[in-house]
Amino acid sequence: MLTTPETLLLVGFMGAGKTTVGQEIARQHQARFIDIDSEIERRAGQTIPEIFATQGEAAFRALETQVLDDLQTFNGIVATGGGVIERPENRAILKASPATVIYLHGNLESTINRLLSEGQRPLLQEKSTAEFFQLWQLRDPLYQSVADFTVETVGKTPERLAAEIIALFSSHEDELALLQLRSEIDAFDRQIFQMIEKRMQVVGAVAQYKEKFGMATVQVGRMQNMRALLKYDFAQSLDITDELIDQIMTILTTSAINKENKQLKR
Ligand SMILES: Nc1ncnc2c1ncn2[C@@H]1O[C@H](COP(=O)(O)OP(=O)(O)OP(=O)(O)O)[C@@H](O)[C@H]1O
Ligand SMILES: O=C(O)C1=C[C@@H](O)[C@@H](O)[C@H](O)C1
Ligand SMILES: [Mg+2]
Repeated sequence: MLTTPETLLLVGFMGAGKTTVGQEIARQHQARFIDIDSEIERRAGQTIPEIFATQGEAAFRALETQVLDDLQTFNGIVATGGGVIERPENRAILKASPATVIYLHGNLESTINRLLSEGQRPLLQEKSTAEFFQLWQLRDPLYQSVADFTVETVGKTPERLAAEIIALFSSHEDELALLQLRSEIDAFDRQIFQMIEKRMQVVGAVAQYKEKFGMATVQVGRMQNMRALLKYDFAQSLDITDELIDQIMTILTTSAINKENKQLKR
């Protein structure tokens, strides 16, 4: 059994949800919470963008190492900053730490969307998308290297993620690997349903087109063609069989036809 650690440290890329999920774990688990970025701001008496602008990134990183080191014995949940992983001395602290380190893993698309709506991260403002992607690729293996567990975040709410992380601590050792794999599967399932939702939005636009040009809802040739193309593309796959394509396409096209008929009152 993994016992509840005195210190739980969340690592991950900026915007992965370390602060949000950390606060939620603390709420659900009735634990204390501290955010390294906020602690740096408190000690410096400046916001992070102000520290970057007036003292430079190197000064910010030095403060970050100091706070990280001080919090190794904090009794509760610690949210780190996204860049904590870059300094080798920070990685050494994290590896040697008695804390349990959890990597909140996401994808670049959802992260950028979240951060753009916030606009608070100096590095997002100064880097191009390509540079940001490079930073992502550089950091991902580094987070992995210090983490005791990786939790997939894409498509999951902070409440759900907090519950998943808390559940890790009431599990037996041999269940943990399974929980980690299930976390990945759950994230994929959510991505699949998010894609289906987007697909349905496009179906709605297709229905408008069909109405404008007086077309029938069901276009048999198009439906056959969609399946044939998918079967051709996945011909080498052992998992995506023709039968699976038929089953899934039947569900997708039936739901689409129902939506179009409802929308067009047919
Ligand atoms: N699981 C989630 N689903 C949807 N939105 C989320 C999720 N987690 C966080 N967010 C939103 O994404 C934004 C960034 O989250 P947060 O500040 O917690 O990230 P962070 O990992 O602490 O980033 P940083 O490294 O920059 O401190 C916030 O607006 C937050 O509300
Ligand atoms: O990813 C980063 O390098 C950063 C993430 C934030 O948490 C802040 O620590 C700061 O904006 C730098
Ligand atoms: Mg944060």
